[in-house]
Amino acid sequence: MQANAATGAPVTVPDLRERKRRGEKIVTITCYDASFAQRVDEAGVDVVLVGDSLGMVVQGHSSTLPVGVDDMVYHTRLVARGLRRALLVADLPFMSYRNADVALTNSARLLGEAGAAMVKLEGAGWVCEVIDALKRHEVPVCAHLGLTPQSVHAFGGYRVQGRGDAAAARLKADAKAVQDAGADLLVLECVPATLAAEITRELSIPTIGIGAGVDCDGQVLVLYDLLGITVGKRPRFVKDFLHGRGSVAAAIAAYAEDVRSGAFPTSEHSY
Ligand SMILES: Nc1nc(=O)c2c([nH]1)NC[C@@H]1CN(c3ccc(C(=O)N[C@@H](CCC(=O)O)C(=O)O)cc3)CN21
Ligand SMILES: CC(C)C(=O)C(=O)O
Ligand SMILES: [Mg+2]
Repeated sequence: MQANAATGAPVTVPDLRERKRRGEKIVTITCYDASFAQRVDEAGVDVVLVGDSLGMVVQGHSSTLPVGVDDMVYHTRLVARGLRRALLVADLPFMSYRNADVALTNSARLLGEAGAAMVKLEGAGWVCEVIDALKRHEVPVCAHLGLTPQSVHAFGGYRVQGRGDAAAARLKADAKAVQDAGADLLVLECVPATLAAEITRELSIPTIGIGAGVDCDGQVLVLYDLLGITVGKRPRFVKDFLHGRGSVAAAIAAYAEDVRSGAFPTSEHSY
């Protein structure tokens, strides 16, 4: 049994560490509005992420870069109204954490005005100083490494990261650095499954994978992808959980169950 699943008590940051220790998977879904938030919460999903992916799936942009802090505050408020139990995480959008002061100002809005319990930001290196500043001001932080979509222009496209010995070693060092800086959680996106498994083993904080194999401590998918309405080319890690099922609620429940049992992702959804 998952902690709090029976009682309906809210999921906390310490609960997530406890899940890792017990080997219980952390089920995460992105969400952008109150109605879906209610369905996701009722399915017993642990973490709800208001992702800057909303720039693509809600706003129709071709990257996450046009998303602003006002957009994130707005959607986070909508989602917060639909949740009772899940932990609410909000992405800090492109350039909104370019230094510690700006990150503190924008995180204050996401936690104070919008109701998030944690912020997420992409990268390591200089980002570690920002993580440290947020932590010193009691803001829980989720780090995000691997394919960090805000770096799409620097990467030259949405490509798997951490392939090859040098890149793998860099990613491992980055993962340790964000943990040491104070991150509470780490999203690993589009990295080889073997590398994500090693990082997961070496870190004390939980890892949440998307295209990072089944051995992460949890999984995340974009809500619209698991409902089968991906626009354009479908990335390898996406599975349509609505296919063959009669309702949105059933699709979300099936995703949660398959993450908890380790049935999702398979090697077919991994790199
Ligand atoms: N609907 C949606 N789902 C997402 O997961 C998502 C978004 N939008 N928008 C923001 C980012 C962008 N993401 C992406 C987008 C494309 C690939 C992709 O096409 N990956 C290739 C990898 C090819 C390779 O390097 O081998 C793939 O075929 O899976 C991956 C992640 C993840 N995020
Ligand atoms: C895919 C997840 C990890 C994300 O950052 C987003 O939805 O913006
Ligand atoms: Mg994001």
